[in-house]
Amino acid sequence: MCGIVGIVGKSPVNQAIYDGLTVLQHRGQDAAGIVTISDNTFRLRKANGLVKDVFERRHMERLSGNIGVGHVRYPTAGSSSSAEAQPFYVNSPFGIAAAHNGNLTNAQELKESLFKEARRHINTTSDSEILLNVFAHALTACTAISLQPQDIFKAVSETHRRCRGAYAVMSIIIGHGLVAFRDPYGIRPLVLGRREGPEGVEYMVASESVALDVVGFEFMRDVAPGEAVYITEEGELFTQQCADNPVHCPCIFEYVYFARPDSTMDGISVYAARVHMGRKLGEKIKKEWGELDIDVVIPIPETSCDIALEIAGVLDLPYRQGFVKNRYIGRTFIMPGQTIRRKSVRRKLNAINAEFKGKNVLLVDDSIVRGTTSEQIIQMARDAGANKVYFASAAPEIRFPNVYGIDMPSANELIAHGREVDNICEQIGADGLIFQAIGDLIDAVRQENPTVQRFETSVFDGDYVTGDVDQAYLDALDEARSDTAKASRANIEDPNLEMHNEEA
Ligand SMILES: O=P(O)(O)OC[C@H]1O[C@H](OP(=O)(O)OP(=O)(O)O)[C@H](O)[C@@H]1O
Ligand SMILES: NC(=O)CC[C@H](N)C(=O)O
Ligand SMILES: [Mg+2]
Repeated sequence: MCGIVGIVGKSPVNQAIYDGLTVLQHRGQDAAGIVTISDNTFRLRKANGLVKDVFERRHMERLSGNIGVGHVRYPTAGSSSSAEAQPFYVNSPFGIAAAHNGNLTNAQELKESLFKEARRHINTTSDSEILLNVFAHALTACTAISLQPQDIFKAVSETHRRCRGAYAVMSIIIGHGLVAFRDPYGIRPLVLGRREGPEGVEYMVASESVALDVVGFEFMRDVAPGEAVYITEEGELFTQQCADNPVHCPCIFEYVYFARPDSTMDGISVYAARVHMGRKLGEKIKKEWGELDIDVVIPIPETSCDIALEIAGVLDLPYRQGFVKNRYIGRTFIMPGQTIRRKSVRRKLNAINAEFKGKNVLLVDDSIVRGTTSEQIIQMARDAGANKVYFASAAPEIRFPNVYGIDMPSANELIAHGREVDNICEQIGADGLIFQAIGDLIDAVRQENPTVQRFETSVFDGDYVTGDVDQAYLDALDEARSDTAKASRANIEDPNLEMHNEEA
């Protein structure tokens, strides 16, 4: 997942974009970037690392201008090179920079057609550079010296016609303004906010509402699936539905794991959705494990805390924070390789022995993906003196790769792939294991917004909403992006010359 932020303000936006990115850091820890427009020129700083490390004072001073876009990256395509950090830039037409959250499923085909039809060269292996070029090429259809809102909306429609997969996009065009749009399924989130200042109205678009909150913008609404928002440099807002057949299918994993609990996306409070997940799972545990001798419910920090508290309530058991999280270690699941993920769990979480000694504990996590966390944490609970260790997952078994912006490219790396519950339980070393039922997960999330007809649930059921993902695609993805493939490539790949950037 990645996080994106864009602002059209009446005064410099660099600090506000930076602040917005810091609260979207949980969506991507690999790289960060900001681009602004000042004196009809792009100012860009992007590099690998966390927001606090990428932007030094000297960079911030140079990111001048009242309009800009920022990005935090969690790679799902291409490489982890700093040359693939975002935003990307193309010089024609007008000069466009863009940031993308999501993943294209027809990137290769687009790359070839861009070359054949438009002689456009893609210099990296990033799907986001391709997406930007598709949009830029679509804009060239308008030959006027200045674009009208309708020209921009036409280009977004054309982008929708060509691109498959998931994309929430934010771009700024020199001499024009900011254009944000969401794929016709609305797989990735995008919210719009406004702020009334002494010099007029300012607008902000972001992946999650928490970014609006911290920067002091008021939430207006979600950008609709397929819709485009155009805010001119002068601050005039235009919006239009640009997809022929938008179908709202937000990614359910945003609510399980990715998004911050204090965000509301697509009319759904992430916190409330997690509480409902806890209630549903608590009821399932009560029904199926009624006779079980559990003494205490313990969350695996951080994402599962709200879920575990609700489960404890349903089961009428004490809730204890038996693990302490090292706040200086980031999220482990979105780290780039299995070795670093494995090491980080132990560095990140430590047990309080008194909460485990001689007790039968129920550990709760939001999800079990590769099993990296659960396997180690169960051992830690035993080492801390637990008698029996039961485990509950607020998401169902994850058995299928993700192709829409979550880096789960290989079914073979998923612990639930080809395994039933008993077998997974054995693998992670638990005395009992229970998963949320898919129907209960959907009900828990939909409870907050019953108008959502369908969620993107492919990691649980293998049903890919865009309809273009077949076994051959998944095999190619596995071959290109599995942990083994990434590790072997790391030894032979030269780092890109990073033509975008000044010296560090
Ligand atoms: O089965 P796995 O492959 O280990 O993946 C699942 C785990 O990874 C995530 O935690 P993470 O540490 O990323 O973030 P958190 O602190 O927000 O829970 C998630 O919350 C689970 O704990
Ligand atoms: N997680 C994402 O949204 C990734 C965006 C894009 N596919 C990249 O790899 O940079
Ligand atoms: Mg976790």
